[in-house]
Parts: sequence; structure tokens; C-alpha cells
Amino acid sequence: MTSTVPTWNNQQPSPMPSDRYRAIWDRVPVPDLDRTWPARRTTTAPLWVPVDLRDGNQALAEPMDPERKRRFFELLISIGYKEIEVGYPSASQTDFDFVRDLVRLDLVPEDVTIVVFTAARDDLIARTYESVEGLPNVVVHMYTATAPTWRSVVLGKDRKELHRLIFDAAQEVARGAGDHPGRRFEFSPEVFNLTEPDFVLDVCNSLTRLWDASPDRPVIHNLPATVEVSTPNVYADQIEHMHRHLERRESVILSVHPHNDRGTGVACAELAVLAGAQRVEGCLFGNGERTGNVDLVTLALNLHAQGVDPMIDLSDIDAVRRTVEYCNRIPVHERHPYGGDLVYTAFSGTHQDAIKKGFAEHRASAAAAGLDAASAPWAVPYLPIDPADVGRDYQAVIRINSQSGKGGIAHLLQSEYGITLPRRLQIDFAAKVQEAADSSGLEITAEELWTLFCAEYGYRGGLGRWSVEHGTDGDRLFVVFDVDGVEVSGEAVATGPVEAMTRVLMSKGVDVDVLSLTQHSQRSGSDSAAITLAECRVGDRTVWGMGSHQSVTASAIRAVYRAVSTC
Ligand SMILES: CC(=O)SCCNC(=O)CCNC(=O)[C@H](O)C(C)(C)COP(=O)(O)OP(=O)(O)OC[C@H]1O[C@@H](n2cnc3c(N)ncnc32)[C@H](O)[C@@H]1OP(=O)(O)O
Ligand SMILES: CC(C)C(=O)C(=O)O
Repeated sequence: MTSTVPTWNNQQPSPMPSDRYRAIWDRVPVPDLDRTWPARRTTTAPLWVPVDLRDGNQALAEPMDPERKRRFFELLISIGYKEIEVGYPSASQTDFDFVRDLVRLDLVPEDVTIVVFTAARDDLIARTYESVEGLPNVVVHMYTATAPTWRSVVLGKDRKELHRLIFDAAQEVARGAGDHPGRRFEFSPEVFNLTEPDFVLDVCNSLTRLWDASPDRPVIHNLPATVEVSTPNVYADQIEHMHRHLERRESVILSVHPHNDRGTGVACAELAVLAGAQRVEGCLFGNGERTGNVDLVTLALNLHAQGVDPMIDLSDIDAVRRTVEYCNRIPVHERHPYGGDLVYTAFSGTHQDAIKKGFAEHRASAAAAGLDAASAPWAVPYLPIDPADVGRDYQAVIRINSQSGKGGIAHLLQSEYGITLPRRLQIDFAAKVQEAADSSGLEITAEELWTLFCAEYGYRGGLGRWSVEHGTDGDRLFVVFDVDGVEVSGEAVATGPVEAMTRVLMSKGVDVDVLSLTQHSQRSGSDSAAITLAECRVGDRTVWGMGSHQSVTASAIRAVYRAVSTC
């Protein structure tokens, strides 16, 4: 038997019955078109329509109570959404009352349109209109499943019968609006993505005509991937096919409503926009039926990260997240794009090193261009956007565990404790950190890192009285220190106090040489301490010591003394 599997691929067939399932093109005709979407670019944000209060809410184990609904609604308004689906008012008293509260309490700004959802049933449509009485701008959103399985299994109707049902209900929708200028219509052929293209086109076009769509009063055709069943390119083809063939195209707003069953809801929405979609329905952080609706936060920030204004204010993403978590009673995952706790954090050494260098380069190039770092062009490795854009600080960007390296460790000590480690000390300390992290298996916080650093290199006492006199022959150092519990004194003259200190130590039999000395102040302002990091050769070992003191000389002497006391 000849095999098409290359010899380097020795994976074995799984025991799962994959042959039970059929690809989309074996289930429904897929438009075969000379597609143009792959070459397009998105340069403006589509109209976003959050459906958290309806589709998101209907997927919750505990649907939102009125207080939660209101908080969610106010959040959506505050961050800039202009069209909001607020519920399915004919389905439950809570939803009905919520819409009434919007009217009663005058909660809807003038420039915001409310969307209300209904099935294609006269009684439900009538109740829907009752709920929105008094609201100036409303979209009445009617849906019916159109896919073959739904037609036969759920609704028990053939194509013709279902078209009739939809058309009749759409007439009822039009009647309910009367001549109210602030009423517009939306139709969703539920499971659009598994419906024959010719059928769905027929249905949509018939409603465009019935509702007399015009550029001033466009209808919305919302084409859901109710259950995501194919790769995003197929959905994009389906959308482009509709985009090209919908009648009165300039009077139709083509909307999409992807779910995320295959984990590609975001890709579906993005490709659909390239393919002609102008409006996207979804939920914040991707709540919704099963694996959720497409995530509007990710979509918006994906645009932001490509230089396109998303027209939604996510500059305090944690506040948005907190409200969404409270209302949905579902936590946002730590790895969730843009909003998760860990998404701007690197634990691994090479990533940390690159980020640290990237930050330095960013600050330098911003300064060179006379720009504020917060608005200068961003090109920091591993961070697709500046965390500050969404209100995150840089504290959590680098965190330390056994996967970390010297760059990250140095960054944390620098950013949290204002101490700049020379490269060779970074290498020395990283080995000690790795040892500690390996043995505990845990993360090391900045505080623990500092404690470890001080324990490894920090001055621990042992120097007694000392004084420096500046003479014509150099600096004369007199110093008292402890040698194995015995107080010893010594003095020496040299070109500076540090050299004098090494001479004193050598006179006491310590073979020491100062290889490098770095000094900086630890904090700005009057209470700043001088930090000295001394690299010394003692016998055949290279050791480090850190001294810290208000006086530069004291900090240097301490650093050398500490290095020598290591041996
Ligand atoms: C993809 C989506 O998200 S669709 C929205 C789904 N959301 C919800 O279902 C939440 C709110 N729903 C509800 O509270 C209820 O389902 C109600 C009040 C709307 C209707 O309740 P009930 O009258 O008890 O019907 P039930 O919930 O069993 O719905 C099934 C019936 O609706 C019919 N139906 C389903 N979709 C539609 C539709 N779009 N238009 C008209 N009828 C429909 C079914 O054929 C079925 O009819 P049957 O009883 O004659 O077989
Ligand atoms: C009916 C539409 C809008 C929907 O919620 C879906 O298909 O998921």
C-alpha cells in the first residue's frame, strides 16, 4: 500500500470517530467566487453592536438581574457603543421591564439606538413594540433559523413555507412600526452559514423590498455563524457572495454575528469585514452561547494594534473587565487577549531580555524624536500594544521564575528598586535566582528578589569607625573592622578611599583587587542613597558586594568590605 504521509510524520490514527463529521461543502453549497477579500485592508472600524444583554445574557446560568443589566448598559454607553441590543423583551418579564426602565429613567442618550430581539411570531412582535414605546431610535431585530436541519428538525417547514412565515412576520414588524421615523428593521437568518446561499439571498432580498429599504432608512441583514462550522475563509466567501448579490446594496447594512465554536470567531469577523460586512455583533470578552459570541474587545484592540481607531474607549480595560465579570459572573481568563491578567507578562528569559531592550530603545527613540513615550510609535518585542494604552502599568510585564534570565531580573530590580546591575553582576545573580526558583518551583516576587539580592551581596555590618583625611599625598583612610569576631584597625594612603581600603585589607593578609566599581543613586530627591556595586578579585575568586549609604565614600567602602567578607 502506498502512503501519502511522509516518512518523517509517524503520527498514528486516533481512536476518535472523525469520519462521523462532514466538512461544510458536503453539507451545503458554498459560494464559488472570484473572491476579492484577501487583498483588502480594514482602515475604519465597523459599527459594533454589543449583544451582551441579549445573546450573552441568554447563555448565562444566572441571567443578569435588573441591577446588573443596568450596570452593563451604562458601561456600554460610557465606552462609546452607539447601537446596543438590550434584550428579548417578549421572552421574559425581566427583559421587558428593563426596556421599560430605559424609557422611564431616560437612560438612553440621543445618539444611541436600542435593538430589541424577537422571534418571527405575531404575539412576540406585538409585545416587542409595546416594550419600546417612547424610545426614539429602535431597531426591531427579527430572527428565524433558515438552515436545512433547522427547517426540517426544528421548524418542520420546507423552504417555501419558511419563507412565507418569515415574510408574514416581517409584514407584522413593518405594521408595528407604522410611520414612526425612528423605527428600523433587522433580520437574522439564524444559522446563515449552514443555509443554501440562493435561499438566504431570496429571503433577505424579499425583506429589503418589503421594508422598502433606502439609504436614509437602511435595513440590516445580519448573517450569523450561529454555530461556527468552517474555517474563516469559507465564512468570508459566504459574506462576500451576499455583499455582491444583496439587492439595494446601498440601502442594506450587512452585519455579521460570529460565534466561536471552532475558536476562530475573531478571524471570522475580521475576514467578514474585509468581505463587505459593515456591522459586527458580539459580546465583550466573548461571552455567549457555548464557546461564546465573537469578542468585541479583541476585535477593537486588534484594530487599534494595526493603527486603526476602534472608536471604542478601552483605555481602562480592567475597569471594563471588572464590570463585565461582575455582571456575567464569569471570570475573564488570564490569557484572554488584551484583558487577561497575564497577557502583558513575560516569565521567560529571552522574552524578558528583548522587552527590556525594547523599552530602553522605545524611550530613547521617543526622546530623540521629541515625543512623549506614551504616544511615540511602538515597536517593543513581544508586546503587540503598549500596555499603558489600556491602562496597565509596566509592573507586571516582567515576572520572575525558573524560566527567567538575567535581563528580566535586572529589569525588575531596576524598575522596582532603582538599582542598575552591571552585566557581569546580572550573570552572577541570575544563577542564584535560578537556583532559588528551581528549588522552590515558585514565582519570585520583586520583593523576594530584592531580599535575595541583599542577602547575596548586601553589606551586613562589620565595619567600625572609619575616617578619611585628604592630604597632599592622597587620601588617608583609618578604619576599624571585624575579622572573625576580633576588632582590627588599619590605615593606608592611596589616591582614593577605595584603593586605601584595599591596601588596608592587603596589609591584613587579604589578597584583594577591585576589578570594577559602579555607583548610582537609588532614589531621586534629597533622601537618595548612593549605591556602590564592587566587583573584586579575592585570591582566585571574583566576588561582588553592594554598599548603600547617604555618603558615596561609605557606600564604596561597605561594598568592598562586603565583597571581601564573602570569601
Ligand atoms: C440563536 C439565538 O440566539 S435565538 C434566541 C434564543 N433565545 C431564547 O430562546 C431566550 C428567550 N426565549 C424564551 O424565553 C422562549 O423560548 C420564548 C418565550 C421566546 C418562547 O417560548 P415557548 O413559546 O415556550 O417556546 P419554546 O421556547 O419551546 O420555543 C420553541 C418554539 O418556537 C419556535 N421557533 C423557534 N424559532 C422561531 C422563530 N425564529 N420564529 C418563530 N418561531 C420560532 C419553534 O418552532 C417552537 O415551536 P413549537 O413549539 O411549535 O414546536
Ligand atoms: C439569531 C442570531 C442573531 C443569533 O443570535 C445567532 O444566530 O446566534
